[in-house]
Amino acid sequence: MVTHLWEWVRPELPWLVAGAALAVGAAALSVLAPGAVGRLQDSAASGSSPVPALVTLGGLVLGRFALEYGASTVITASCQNVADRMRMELFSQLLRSDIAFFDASSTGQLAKHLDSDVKQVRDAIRDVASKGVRAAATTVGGLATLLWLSPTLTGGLVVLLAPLVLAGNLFGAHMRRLASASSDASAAAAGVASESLANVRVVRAFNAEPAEQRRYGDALKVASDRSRDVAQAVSFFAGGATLALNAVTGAVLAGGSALVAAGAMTQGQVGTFLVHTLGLSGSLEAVSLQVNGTNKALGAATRLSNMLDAKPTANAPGGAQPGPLEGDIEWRGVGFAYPSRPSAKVLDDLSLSVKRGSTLALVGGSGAGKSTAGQLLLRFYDPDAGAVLVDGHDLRDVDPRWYRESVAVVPQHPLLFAASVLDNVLYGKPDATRAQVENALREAQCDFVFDLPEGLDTVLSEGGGSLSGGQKQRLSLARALVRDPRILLLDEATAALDAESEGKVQAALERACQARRRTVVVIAHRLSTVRMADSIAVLQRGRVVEQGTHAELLRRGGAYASLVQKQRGADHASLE
Ligand SMILES: Nc1ncnc2c1ncn2[C@@H]1O[C@H](COP(=O)(O)OP(=O)(O)OP(=O)(O)O)[C@@H](O)[C@H]1O
Repeated sequence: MVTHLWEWVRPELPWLVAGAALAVGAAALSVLAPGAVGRLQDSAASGSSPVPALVTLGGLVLGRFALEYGASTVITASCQNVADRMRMELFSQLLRSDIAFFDASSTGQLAKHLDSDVKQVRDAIRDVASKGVRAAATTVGGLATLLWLSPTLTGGLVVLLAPLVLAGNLFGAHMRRLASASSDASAAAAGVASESLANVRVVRAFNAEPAEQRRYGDALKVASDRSRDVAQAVSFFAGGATLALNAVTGAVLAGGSALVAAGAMTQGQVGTFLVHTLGLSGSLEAVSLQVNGTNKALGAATRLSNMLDAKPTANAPGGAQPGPLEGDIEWRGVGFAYPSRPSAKVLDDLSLSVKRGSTLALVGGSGAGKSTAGQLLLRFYDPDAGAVLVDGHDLRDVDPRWYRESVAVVPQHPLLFAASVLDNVLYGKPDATRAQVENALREAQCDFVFDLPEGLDTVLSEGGGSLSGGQKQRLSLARALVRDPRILLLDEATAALDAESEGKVQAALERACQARRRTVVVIAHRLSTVRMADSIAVLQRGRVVEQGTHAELLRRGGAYASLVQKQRGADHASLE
């Protein structure tokens, strides 16, 4: 953790030190100011000119303002740079993380780390460099001045202040607990609101508005109760602090008057002492707040460092780049369980191969492991036993970036970005020309885009919401085709579509499979989509139980034939 913290802070260190020096300068001036006030008082008492003391006081006040302004500007800018550096490093680390990492963490939590944990560390660095340094300097300077003015009065003050500081600290810890509960409760209420709004269609369809209002109302009530607890504690603290301050002022005045009467101090010195005393209680409180804030930030920094230390394995950069990919694929004795459920074996000695330029269909019941075999082909995970090979190379030995350059996937749920049609397709190959994009769109049967109001420049709404399911799917195919991949993985690409859209997408897929010598792996639920495949493999409990062409497998009358039978029955029943 310390290493990461040091790396984030190091480039800004000169600026932070400069800012802290300005803050110490401001603190020194604030320690000197009460002395000038005392001299002003003494000059009034002795009838001498107040001008020199006034000029000194004015200079000190203006100087302190300038130094504080400079310190705050320099430190805030440096801390923002530190936060930006942390966010960029964390974000790129997250993007490179293994897919298994995302199985184990919610994206909401990760976004929270990127936002609030980084903010906490940034604010702590800023506060330590400015307020912390200043408060420490003021405390030391203030105590030294008090001792110099009157060691007797200072001794009495320390005896009086010690229990007050202790009580303040204990109550401060209690207030921080309340504040953290209050921030959790308001985050929970915000979570309820954002979930309801994101799912507004389901809410509307199920007439669930009153239930959602109640849910939000309940969460809000908890949040406002917690926030009231905080407000009450703050008021109590403020009242208690005023009381304590009055007691200290009274004690200093009483002790000071006794010392003036005894001729040990002047009236002005007592005034100076009193101002320093008030400043000292403020800076002591600030120091204790800094210690607590820093502890919280160290917790956040540890969480962030742990994220950075989780090194990817299935996506680790480096490895061989053995010339252009040809597209021979083999799953050789593959055994695999998801890291989040290590006891559930999903693939069990899966052995299967596809020759370059041919089409393999993976079929089988739900949960048989078809998509998992595809995820291993994309090297989202590494197998626990056996190997996945391309052109005879174990995927673990090749550079994942080099490999993915030649692979494309059309997922079951097409994910489009809130960007133009052109940019959505260019996502597949950022350096493609407009003509290449148009070809890919035609190949994927996306002629509808040319009729959109602004053609390829039409901006889609988030998730491609303005298009039909089939249109989104074909656009997603165009994005894959623009790469001209050697290996194309179609993961249930037509599963979510109605018959008409499915027909269009299917036609586009068939063209895409036949065109060029491309290896295609089709994962399919609907068997109508796999008849044309060169080979069909039926998976059951993570292993191949049958393989052959559509006609061969039908003749055999085994698992495939019964799947076809079942689906015909289901289709028939749904038509009746
Ligand atoms: N990310 C994951 N973490 C843990 N288990 C998973 C994960 N993804 C899938 N599984 C489990 O692995 C098994 C195989 O899932 P897979 O998606 O490969 O099956 P499938 O044959 O594609 O099924 P379907 O046709 O229903 O999509 C299932 O039991 C599933 O619950």
